[in-house]
Amino acid sequence: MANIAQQFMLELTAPRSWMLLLLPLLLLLVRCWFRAKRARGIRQQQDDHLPPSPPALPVLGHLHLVGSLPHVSLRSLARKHGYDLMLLRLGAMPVVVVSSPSAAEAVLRTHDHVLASRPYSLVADVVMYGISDIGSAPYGDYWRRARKLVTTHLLTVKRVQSLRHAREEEVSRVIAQIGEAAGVGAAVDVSHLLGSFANDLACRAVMGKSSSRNEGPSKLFRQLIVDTSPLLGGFNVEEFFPFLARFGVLSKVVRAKSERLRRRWDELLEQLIDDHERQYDAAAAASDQKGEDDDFIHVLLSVRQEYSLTRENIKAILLDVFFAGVDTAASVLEYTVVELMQRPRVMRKLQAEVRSIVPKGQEIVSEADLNLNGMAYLRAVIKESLRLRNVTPLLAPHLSTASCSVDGFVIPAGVRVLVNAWAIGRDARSWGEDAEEFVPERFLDGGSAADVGFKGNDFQFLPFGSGRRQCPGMNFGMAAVEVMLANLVHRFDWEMPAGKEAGDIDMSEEFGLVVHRKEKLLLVPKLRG
Ligand code: HEM
Repeated sequence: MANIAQQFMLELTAPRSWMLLLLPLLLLLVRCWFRAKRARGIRQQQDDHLPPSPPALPVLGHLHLVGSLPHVSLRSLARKHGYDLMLLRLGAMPVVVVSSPSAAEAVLRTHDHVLASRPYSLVADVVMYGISDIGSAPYGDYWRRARKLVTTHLLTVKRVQSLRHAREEEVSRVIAQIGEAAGVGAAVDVSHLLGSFANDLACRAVMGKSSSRNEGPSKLFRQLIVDTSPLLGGFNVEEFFPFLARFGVLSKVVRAKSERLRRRWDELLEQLIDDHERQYDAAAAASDQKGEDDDFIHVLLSVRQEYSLTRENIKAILLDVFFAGVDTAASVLEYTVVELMQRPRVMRKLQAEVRSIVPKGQEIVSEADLNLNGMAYLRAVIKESLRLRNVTPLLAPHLSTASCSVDGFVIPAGVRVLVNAWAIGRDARSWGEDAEEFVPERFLDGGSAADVGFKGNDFQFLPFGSGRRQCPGMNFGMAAVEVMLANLVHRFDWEMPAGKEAGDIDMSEEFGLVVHRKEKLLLVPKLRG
């Protein structure tokens, strides 16, 4: 026995035995190494085709690089690394950021069909009746139906024109208020006036003159928009860090807040729809004609069967008018006024154009006045404002539903895509050395951007987006902005409050569904001499 053990030990210590034992181990190691190498190769190959990423931190990814004004920090990041298309990881959430016209064209035109969805939002799920509004609905049958409805019945050129008298009446109300302040030399809160104007106009379009004449619902709508927008435009931390969702604490808080808001919206909308239903039934009994100047609730009731709309769908579509159409128009107007205050030359030139078309003694500039005359400078001023002060700087987030290739890189399915339209609109590569200056002349005949329009065909200028998800309210919004701006500069000269210079106007802004200035704009109107 001892001999056998001795023999065994001898065999083990002999070099030949070691080789015999080590060989399978070595073979195993070599096989593992080859496998790991092949896996690394495949991963590397896939990574090579993903858009490039700046250096990231563990867990946070690039979250710490996105500040309170994401459009500004994302532009700095893209410029610093020279990435027109970049992949960021916000916590665990992959986001592709687009910062050039060619990449924007690939996203919004070439691959529009796979990049036209929206990411899920808990707040929209609750407030927008199970995401049955148009703005946040995922790409699919419901969205297609609802979108077709608004583009063929609610926001058509014809219907926008039919709201002309409503716009002129609302403008007259604002001008009368400013006139009173001018009479006593008082300053007016321009931000408040423009916000109320856009809101009252949306109320007129949605519920008609008789319901909106009563100030109650208008005020309630305004307050509700103010209360809901931060939640709708905000981020849910659990989306960045899915492990937090396991505890569900944050989503419970967000859900509870959203439900409280939804109850308030619901009460208001239910009452309006009930009133309209009664009127609608009475009108339908008398005649079955649909008028071009019907309000939106009437129109929705009249097509509800054709489009298989539930009552919840109707309420969600109405909410879109408020969330997408009020603060956008108000913020565009306010930024335009600020730019004009800071550039007296442009203000004087605009006033001269508007004043030249309106007969002396006529107090209000009508839309007919604007349409009869080209108003080239008015339109150039508004375009320049949409370019330099894009109020929806990252459009609305798009979501890829399949992988596609942009600029030679792969955007995988299920990734959020943000188009930095603000950065693209200020890029010297497209706009020249004065890209950061407010120069409306660039849009006039003979100017460097004379042929550039905002309808989604020029990818260096995307204030309303482009493609399937492009803003369907463009005509509605532009009509309101044009007539209000023309009237503001026609009737009044504007001055800063005593002791202030136009250069003192605080340009700090707040990011959300719509970007807006933080401080209210106080100006002193003077009746034109
Ligand atoms: C000057 C004012 C306006 C601006 C600058 C503006 C801008 C935009 C932008 C950038 C988008 C997102 C496009 C995208 O995701 O690619 C959008 C979407 C939308 N806008 Fe506007 N908008 C304005 C006025 C309006 C008005 C007045 C309405 C309705 C009355 C409206 C209704 C909508 C809707 C429903 C969507 C969602 C479209 C969809 O997801 O299919 N907008 N808008």
